[in-house]
Amino acid sequence: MPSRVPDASHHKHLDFNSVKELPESHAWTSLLGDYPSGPDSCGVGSVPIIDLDDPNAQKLVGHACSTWGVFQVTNHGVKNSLLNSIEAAGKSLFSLPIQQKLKAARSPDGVSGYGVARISSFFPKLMWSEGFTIFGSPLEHARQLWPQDHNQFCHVIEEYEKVMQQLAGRLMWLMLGSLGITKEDIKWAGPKADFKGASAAIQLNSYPACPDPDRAMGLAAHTDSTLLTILHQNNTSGLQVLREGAGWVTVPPQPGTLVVNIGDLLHILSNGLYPSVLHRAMVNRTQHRLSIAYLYGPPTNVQISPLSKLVDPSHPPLYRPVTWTEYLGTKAKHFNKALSSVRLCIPLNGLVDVNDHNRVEVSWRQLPYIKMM
Ligand SMILES: C=C1C[C@]23C[C@@]1(O)CC[C@H]2[C@@]12CCC[C@@](C)(C(=O)O1)[C@H]2[C@@H]3C(=O)O
Ligand SMILES: O=C(O)CCC(=O)C(=O)O
Ligand SMILES: [Fe+2]
Repeated sequence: MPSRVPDASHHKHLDFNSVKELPESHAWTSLLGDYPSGPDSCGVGSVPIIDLDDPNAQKLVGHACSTWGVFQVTNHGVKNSLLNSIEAAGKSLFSLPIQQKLKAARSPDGVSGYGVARISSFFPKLMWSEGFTIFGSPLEHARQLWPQDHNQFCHVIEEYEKVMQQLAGRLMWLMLGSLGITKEDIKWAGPKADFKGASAAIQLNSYPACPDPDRAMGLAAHTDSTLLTILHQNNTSGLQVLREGAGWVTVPPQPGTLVVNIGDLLHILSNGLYPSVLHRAMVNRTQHRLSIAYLYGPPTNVQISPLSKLVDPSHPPLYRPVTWTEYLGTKAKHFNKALSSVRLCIPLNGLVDVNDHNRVEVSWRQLPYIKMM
């Protein structure tokens, strides 16, 4: 029997270190049935890698956003030493005894803290991972985790947030600039257009080595609710993105390279020109995988809607205005149908959001746009 944590209210929490066999609760039967597995190197290409010092970076970013919804960046200005430090902070957290980690457990209606993937409730099986979310100050939880010495952890998180905020702002302008959007078009970017009022969460993800990786799921397929997400993964692969017509494509870790993916709010802001990408994390038989996601969004109460420059009579707004706070609530309720739930009309080609399994089929094609009820 796998060793579950004795506290009944935390029945979902597994002590991964003591498990020798995949428990039924974590055995996913139809892992490969959802979409075909991508032929990683057979014609579909791989996720673009963009050098941010390249004079063509804006164009390359725009192309990657409209075709893949994800890309990797080099020369991003984040020091390797900081990436190593945040990785070490994550390792130190997840290697604490489970009872200690549970002292910083995420409360049922809370955002921050330790716990299983919050999307678990949408699936019949549990995921082979544990996570720690930081939204706001990590101080209280860090004190519970390391009563003697929480400063080191808090210091690294603070530094990481500062550096990532800058990089996220820079990426936003590369992405938006490529659509012809200028600083005057986004008032909430602030007087210096540096997105200082933006909000963000840090998600530390741990995927322990798994005795039966072909039947386990690290983090099930989802899109992020963000404008964009910047991901650092350790040297173990596991991240896959869904590419139309190609299936799941692995994003191999490259030292010092960060993965950037489009989230649902940028999908909305760009009126569907930059699609949020469906992605998931697989697990490994022998190696522990760690990833750190910087989930970047607008100020929580700003209404996000398709930018007026991207709207005209033949390109009506595809989504209604929504704040990040409201959208996170919608996501928590409707998960992968959240984007469709704020949709106003369906485009000519009949294709709606890629992550919506209830998508409307091509018989609706005759009309240029169909208003949703
Ligand atoms: C700001 C947030 C985005 C997120 C929910 C959260 O409140 C904090 C964690 C984020 C995360 C990370 C893993 C995947 C995801 C879908 C999840 O369940 O928690 C995202 C959420 C999101 O982007 O919707
Ligand atoms: O671990 C990964 O590679 C993906 C993590 C992720 O998708 C997330 O935290 O939103
Ligand atoms: Fe994600």
